Amino acid sequence: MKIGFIGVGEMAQAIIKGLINANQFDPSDIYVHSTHQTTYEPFAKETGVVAVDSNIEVAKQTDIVVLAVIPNAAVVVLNEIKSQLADKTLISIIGSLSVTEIENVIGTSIPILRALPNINVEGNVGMTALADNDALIGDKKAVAVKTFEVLGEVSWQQESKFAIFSAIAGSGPAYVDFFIDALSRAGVKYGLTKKEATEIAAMTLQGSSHMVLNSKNQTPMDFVDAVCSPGGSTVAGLLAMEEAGFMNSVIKGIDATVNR
Ligand SMILES: NC(=O)C1=CN([C@@H]2O[C@H](COP(=O)(O)OP(=O)(O)OC[C@H]3O[C@@H](n4cnc5c(N)ncnc54)[C@H](O)[C@@H]3O)[C@@H](O)[C@H]2O)C=CC1
Ligand SMILES: O=C(O)[C@@H]1CCC=N1
Repeated sequence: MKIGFIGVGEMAQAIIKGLINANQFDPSDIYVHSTHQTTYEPFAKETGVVAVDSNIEVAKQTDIVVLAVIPNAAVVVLNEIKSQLADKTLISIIGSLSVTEIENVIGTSIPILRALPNINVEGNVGMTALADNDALIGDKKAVAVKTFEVLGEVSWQQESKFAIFSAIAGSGPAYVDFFIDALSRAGVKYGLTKKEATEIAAMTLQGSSHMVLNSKNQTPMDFVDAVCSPGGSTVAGLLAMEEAGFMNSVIKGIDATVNR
């Protein structure tokens, strides 16, 4: 089974690294091409994947074709490769393109999986939304879905929910990492080194995520209450954050992401 990536940018590279980590595909069974040879050739050398000369060659040589280009190039590339897609599975990670839009460009009904992964797939701790068409069945479906299951968690979603999923989970790592950086910068302000402050902040986020995910009936706000000792330092900090508009700034950020 061979898998090919058209577009070898940040997201394709993260997926490929996660697939190799998980031994899901041998690097020699992963084919890549993009417009930027200066990016994909060093990446192919570093990881052992096979760099080929054109998008069409990726589609010809592989069983599963992953469309991972910038959104503006997606329709052009689909038109370019559509004659090579019979008997293949097409996986699209294009944020803004629905399964029906893809089918309309291709013109025939081939198995299609739409995936919205996040960058954390590189460490096999990703969160990926999935949707498919009726032609994706049997072994082809099992293999396509497994491709993302080995990269972390998957969540089947109606396509109408992809925009909000993308804002929280797809863009989310940028927002969470921004928060980690804000916490660690505050640590530096009070004398910690950036390295130790970053580790302390990231570990705290990991611990809180673990507690929320493993709690049977406690909400995040229950944990907030548990930390806020009466008359203590946490409630003072929380109220100062809210005075500066913490919750509102997060919601406004998600609004802007969804509306883009
Ligand atoms: N970066 C992320 O966290 C996520 C990205 N996505 C989606 O993944 C796709 C790629 O995003 P990134 O990797 O962040 O972008 P990127 O800019 O890092 O990579 C885009 C790649 O597409 C290639 N490309 C552009 N036009 C092409 C063409 N005509 N033929 C072949 N290759 C072409 C570029 O050379 C580059 O390798 C986007 O559609 C985005 O919506 C989805 C979820 C998360
Ligand atoms: O910023 C973007 O458009 C893509 C979609 C989700 C994450 N990155």
